[in-house]
Amino acid sequence: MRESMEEEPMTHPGHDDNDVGLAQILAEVVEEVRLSIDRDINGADLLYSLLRAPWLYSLLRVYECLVLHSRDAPRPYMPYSSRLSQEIMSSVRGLAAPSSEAQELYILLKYPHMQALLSAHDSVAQRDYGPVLPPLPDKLPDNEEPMRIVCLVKNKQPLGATIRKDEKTGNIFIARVIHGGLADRSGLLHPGDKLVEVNGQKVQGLLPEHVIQILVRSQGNIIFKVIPNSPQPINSRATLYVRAMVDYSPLQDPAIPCPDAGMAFSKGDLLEIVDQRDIRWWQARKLHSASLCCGLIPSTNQFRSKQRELWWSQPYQAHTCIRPLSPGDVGEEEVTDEIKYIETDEDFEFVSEEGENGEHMQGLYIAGFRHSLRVWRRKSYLRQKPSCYSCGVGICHNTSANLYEEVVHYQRHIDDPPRLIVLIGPSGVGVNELRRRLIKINPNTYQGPISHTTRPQNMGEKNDREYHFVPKETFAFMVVNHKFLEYGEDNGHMYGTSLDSVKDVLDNGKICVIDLEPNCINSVRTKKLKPYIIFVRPPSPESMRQTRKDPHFLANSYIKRYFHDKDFEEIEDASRAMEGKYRQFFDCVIVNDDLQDSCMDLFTAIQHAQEEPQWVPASWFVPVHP
Ligand SMILES: Nc1ncnc2c1ncn2[C@@H]1O[C@H](COP(=O)(O)OP(=O)(O)OP(=O)(O)O)[C@@H](O)[C@H]1O
Repeated sequence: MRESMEEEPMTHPGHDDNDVGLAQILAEVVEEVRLSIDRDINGADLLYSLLRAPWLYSLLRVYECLVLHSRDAPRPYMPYSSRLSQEIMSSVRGLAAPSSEAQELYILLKYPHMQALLSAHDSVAQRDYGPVLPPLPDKLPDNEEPMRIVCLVKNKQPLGATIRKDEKTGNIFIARVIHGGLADRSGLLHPGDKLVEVNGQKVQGLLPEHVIQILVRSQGNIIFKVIPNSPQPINSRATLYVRAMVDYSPLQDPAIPCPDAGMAFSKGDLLEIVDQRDIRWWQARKLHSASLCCGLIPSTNQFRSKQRELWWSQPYQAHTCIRPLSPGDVGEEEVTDEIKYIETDEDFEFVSEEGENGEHMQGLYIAGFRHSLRVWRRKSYLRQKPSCYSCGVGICHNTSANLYEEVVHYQRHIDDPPRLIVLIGPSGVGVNELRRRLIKINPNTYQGPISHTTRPQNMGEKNDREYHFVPKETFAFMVVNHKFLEYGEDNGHMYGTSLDSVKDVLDNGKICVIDLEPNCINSVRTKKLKPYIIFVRPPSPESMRQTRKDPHFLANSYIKRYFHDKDFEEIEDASRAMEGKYRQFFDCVIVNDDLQDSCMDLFTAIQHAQEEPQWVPASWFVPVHP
C-alpha cells in the first residue's frame, strides 16, 4: 500500500494543473496523513484511504467549478425554452401513436412565431441589463459613507417615489417608495436614503422642485448616487383587504403630503392595503385594477399632519391612479318632496287597502308584498336625515374610523343556511315586481318573510298568512326589544319585518328575499344573515318610457295609476341619491330595463351569492366573546 502510495501524484489523477483551492489543500492534507502512516499513528490508514477516494475529488471539482462560475465567469447561457421545445417535439415525434393533445402541442410549438417567441425569450433572458459601473477606487478614505449608485431606465411609468428636503441641513431624502412603481421594483431605493447626485449633479441645498426638473430633463438612464438608509423595518401587518366606505380624492385632500402619489377611490371599491408602515398614509391598490402601482390613501388613524413631499416622477406623465371625482360623485343629494306622486283623474284606479294582483295565486299566498309597508317606506325615505357615511373625507374629518371596512373572501359552505337576499331600489323601479316573479317561478326555493301589523284583519285574510296581526302593545314590545329589521307607520297602523320572520324562511331551507329601505341596511348586515344586497337601478327615463307604457304603479295608499314622464325623472333622481349614499353596501347592481332580462340577472346574481366566493365584512367572522 505504501509503495503504490508513493507512485501517486500529489494531486488526484486527472486533476488539472490549474486547479487550486480546496483540491490543492486536500492534496497537502493527504501527504501529511501519508507521513503519519509512516510514523505508525493509529487510524491514519483509514483516514488516508478516505481522503484519497475518487468521489471526494469529483465532488470538489464540481464545487470549484460552481464557485468559479458564480464569481468571475459570465452567467452560463442556457437557451432553455428553445431547447425544451425541441426536446418536446422530438419526444412527440418518437411516439408511435401520439394523443390529440400531444399532436396539438407539436403543431403549436412548430409555428414559426412560437419558435421566434421562444428564441426572443432566450436571448432576453441571457442578456445582462445591469449598468456597467466604474471600478471602485483601490483606497477609500476611512470616513467615507457607503454610497450606492443606482441606474434606472426612464420610461413612461412614474418612478414611484417621493422626495423631501430636510430644512435644517438642506439634504434631500427619499420620503417614500410606492409599491409596484419603478423605484420599488428596482429594489435599490428606500425611504430615508439620502440623495447625493442625480446624473452627476449634486443635489444638496437644491429645492426639491429643482431636483424634479433635473429628472424631467434627463433622458434614458438616470443615475442616482444615494447614501443608503439603515435597513428597513419589515411591514408589520400582512396585506389587508378593505371596502371603501367613502369617496376619496387626493387632489381635494389638504392633508395628503403628496397629492400626485395619492390614489382616488369611490365608495364600494375593494382595496388591497400592502403597506401600513406609515401610520398616517397607507399604500394600496385597487383590486381587479390593471395598475400594479400603489397609491397613498389615508390610514384610519385620526391624527394626520401635512409634511411636504414631492412626487418623484416624470411630470408630463400623469399618475395613472389619479381620477378626479365626477361632479355626481361628490356631496350630498337630498331627496326632496318632489318625489311625491301626483294623482290625475283620467288614468288612476283606486286600490283596496291591501289588494294587489299577484299576492294570491292559485292557493299560493306570497307574503311580504303589502303596499302599506311600501307606501310607508317611500314616505320614510323622504324624511331621512343625512348620514355621515355619505360624506367625503374632506367634509367629515371625524369619520376616519369609517373610511374602510375590512373584508374577507367568503364562500358559503353547502351546509350553511342560505344568504339573505336584500333588494333595494327607489319606489316604482320594480323591486316588488322582480321579487314577486322570482318567488312565483320557484316558490320552493324563494320566499318572502311575513310582516307584522297592528291594523285590523280584513275579510278573507288569515293571521300568519298575509300578516302576523298583533296588538299595538305586542308591536311596541317587539320594537323595544329590537325584533324588527325595519318598521314604520302608515295611516295610523304599524308595519314591520321581524328578524324571526326572516329566520323562519331560512330555517325552512329557503332563500329569503326581502326588499328593504336602504337606511335599514345595518340592521341586516349581521354574521347570522350574511345578506347579499342587490340594488335595482332604473334604466334611463327614455328607456322607462318605452318599457312602462302599460303598467300601473302605486302612487299612494289608495291610488294606482299609469306612469307619467315626471315619475321616470323622479325615479332616476331617487335612484341616484340612493346610490350616492349607500352604494358601498351594494354587492350587485341590476338595471331593471327589460323585465325578462332583469329577472334572469336577478336569478344569476342570487346563484352567484350562494355558490361563489364573495368579499364580505371581516367582522362576520370575528368570534363573539360572552
Ligand atoms: N322592467 C319592467 N318593465 C315594465 N314594467 C315594469 C318593469 N318593472 C316593473 N314594472 C312595473 O312597474 C310597476 C311598479 O313596479 P313595482 O310595484 O315592482 O315597484 P316597486 O319598486 O316595488 O315600488 P313600490 O314599492 O312603490 O310599488 C308595476 O306595475 C310593475 O309591474
